[in-house]
Amino acid sequence: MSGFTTAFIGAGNMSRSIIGGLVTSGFDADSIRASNPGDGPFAELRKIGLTDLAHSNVSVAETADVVVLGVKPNLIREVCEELSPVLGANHLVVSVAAGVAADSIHDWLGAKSEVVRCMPNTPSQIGGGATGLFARSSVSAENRQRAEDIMRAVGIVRWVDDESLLHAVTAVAGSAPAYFFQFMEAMIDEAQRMGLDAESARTLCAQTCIGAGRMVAEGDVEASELRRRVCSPNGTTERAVMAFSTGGLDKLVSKAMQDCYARSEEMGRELS
Ligand SMILES: NC(=O)C1=CN([C@@H]2O[C@H](COP(=O)(O)OP(=O)(O)OC[C@H]3O[C@@H](n4cnc5c(N)ncnc54)[C@H](OP(=O)(O)O)[C@@H]3O)[C@@H](O)[C@H]2O)C=CC1
Ligand SMILES: O=C(O)[C@@H]1CCC=N1
Repeated sequence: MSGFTTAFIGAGNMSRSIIGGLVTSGFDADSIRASNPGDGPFAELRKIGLTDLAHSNVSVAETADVVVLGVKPNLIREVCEELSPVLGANHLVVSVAAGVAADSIHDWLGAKSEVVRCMPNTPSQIGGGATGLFARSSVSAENRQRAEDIMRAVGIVRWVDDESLLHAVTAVAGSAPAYFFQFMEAMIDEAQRMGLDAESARTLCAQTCIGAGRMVAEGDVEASELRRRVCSPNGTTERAVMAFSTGGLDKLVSKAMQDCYARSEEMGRELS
């Protein structure tokens, strides 16, 4: 139960991940609605109990307390201008769009509604999300809490008080599930080339990823020390880790994250 109603504008990957996480965490499916131009995503949403699904953005947004903008960044302006006549000071608008500045969203909405920007990630779908949140200074404590309630229901949250830090959140969390998926794809492929069947390769790799992630998240030992503890002198891990080091893994990770950050800034300049 949330005590407020939430409308998702655009029922794509990110919206469905958050909605799935909300329902699993106990939010009443009747308090959640969604709009989308095509029917495609509606079957999945109906399966988890949503009934208020529409093609009209205005119809789902106008009577909701919280409106989540879940469309692609290049459509945020168009959607804000469409919703502007029906949204007022009593609405909280939460944007998940990469790059698009909170002030621009506020202006496109007619400078009435309160705006929170967040950068979530798709593990929200299973309650494993990691979200950065930024509120414009005019956002009330109640609305900050509502935005946090939504995102906390699907994972962990961190507020940032400088909006530009959302570029860094994008590089380390929003986009980052894809880095781990890419790493896992390579590991699973190689394990099969080494002779393991596909199911074993996938399960062993995924469980190792979960276990390692939990050790960093739940313990008080730094990742570097945890890595050292796996590396026996002249043992197997040392060889593997040496291959990563000589191959320039640190620099590559740094370059990938810098490129991600730069693209987020660039989208902000293009779209805000
Ligand atoms: N995917 C991710 O991991 C993350 C995404 N984000 C942000 O989430 C937002 C959505 O991304 P993502 O979910 O990946 O994209 P998707 O393309 O999966 O979802 C966008 C959805 O919006 C719908 N849509 C298109 N036009 C409109 C419109 N005028 N009104 C309402 N809905 C519309 C699309 O429908 P149709 O397909 O029928 O056109 C689609 O279902 C982006 O702004 C992105 O920056 C943030 C963090 C992580
Ligand atoms: O790739 C993107 O632009 C979006 C934002 C963060 C994750 N996916």
